Amino acid sequence: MIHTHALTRDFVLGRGQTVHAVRGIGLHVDAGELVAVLGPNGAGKTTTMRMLTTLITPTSGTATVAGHDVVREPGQVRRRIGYVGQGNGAGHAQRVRDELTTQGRIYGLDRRDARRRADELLDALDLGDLATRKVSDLSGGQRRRLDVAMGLVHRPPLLFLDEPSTGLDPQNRANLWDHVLRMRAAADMTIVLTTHYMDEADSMAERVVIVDHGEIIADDSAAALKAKLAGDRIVLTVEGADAARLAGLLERLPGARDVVVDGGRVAAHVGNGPAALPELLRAAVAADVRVGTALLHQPTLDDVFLALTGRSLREGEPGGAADPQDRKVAA
Ligand SMILES: Nc1ncnc2c1ncn2[C@@H]1O[C@H](COP(=O)(O)OP(=O)(O)OP(=O)(O)O)[C@@H](O)[C@H]1O
Repeated sequence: MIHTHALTRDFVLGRGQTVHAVRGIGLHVDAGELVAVLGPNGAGKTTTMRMLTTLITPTSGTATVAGHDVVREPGQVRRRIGYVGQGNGAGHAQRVRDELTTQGRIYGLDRRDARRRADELLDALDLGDLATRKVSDLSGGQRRRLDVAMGLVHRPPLLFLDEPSTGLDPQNRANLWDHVLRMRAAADMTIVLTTHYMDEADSMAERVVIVDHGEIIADDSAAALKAKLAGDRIVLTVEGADAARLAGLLERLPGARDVVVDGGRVAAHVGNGPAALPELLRAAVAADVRVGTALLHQPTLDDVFLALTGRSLREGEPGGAADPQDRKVAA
């Protein structure tokens, strides 16, 4: 459904400055996949999506989307994709049903089909009661659902969502996802989304593509990324003299590595935390080692990003997301 090769986009800022926003991305998405593109501010997620949706042209490299080249056949690509950008696409003064009907007309439906499609989408996205409301009177969550409906009017097999849930509260985020996943199942759609929310990428997407400084630095299922790059970690406290013995027991667990003893605190990475922890506690009881507390830390995608880059994906934290400015170089 999507194939890119060495896809690159530079922005020339003047005064001899160029931003290398996307640096040679190779991305392959099969039909039916739900892929989340995750990365810090300025990583190049939106620029990549804007190239794939034909809104901007690549500086170099190639991209085929839904079977058509984004530069040579942008019209063919547009017919086959839906795009929900970061800003709200709907006009403020329009009424909700009219806005959807107009969108259908723009995509070539006759008046009757456009109305029918608008009603289908109002129903599917729970907007039926709001059909005659002005777009400007909708709440943030309702607006976002309307944006998604607008992107789906022409039944695209491939939907791009650029930060669909940014700014929504947790309940509205969950509600939006509920609708998107239902629409996906009903229409067998391929979905590519960008997000800042690690938990969202983790729970919704079957595949997570991590982008940093305009490059793909990891591409796999969230579970595989966490297992490969971060791993479960067990932390225990114990009576001081028993720490070395407990460390010895920890070392025998499957996949145990990085065993660290610090006073009465013993920590290690293990292969399968939920199975390893009870096994360790049983071994400790058998060896008469008195464990005070036991903690199992299962990694998040932030731990994966930290392992890959030495930085946190969370914004505003010390050592947090990269400053996008650091990619500016003299031309
Ligand atoms: N039109 C533009 N002109 C100049 N620089 C741009 C332009 N669009 C994007 N950039 C720069 O390209 C880099 C990548 O931006 P992009 O919007 O793709 O990042 P992003 O990963 O989507 O970030 P965010 O999560 O903040 O939306 C940034 O340094 C940004 O400032």
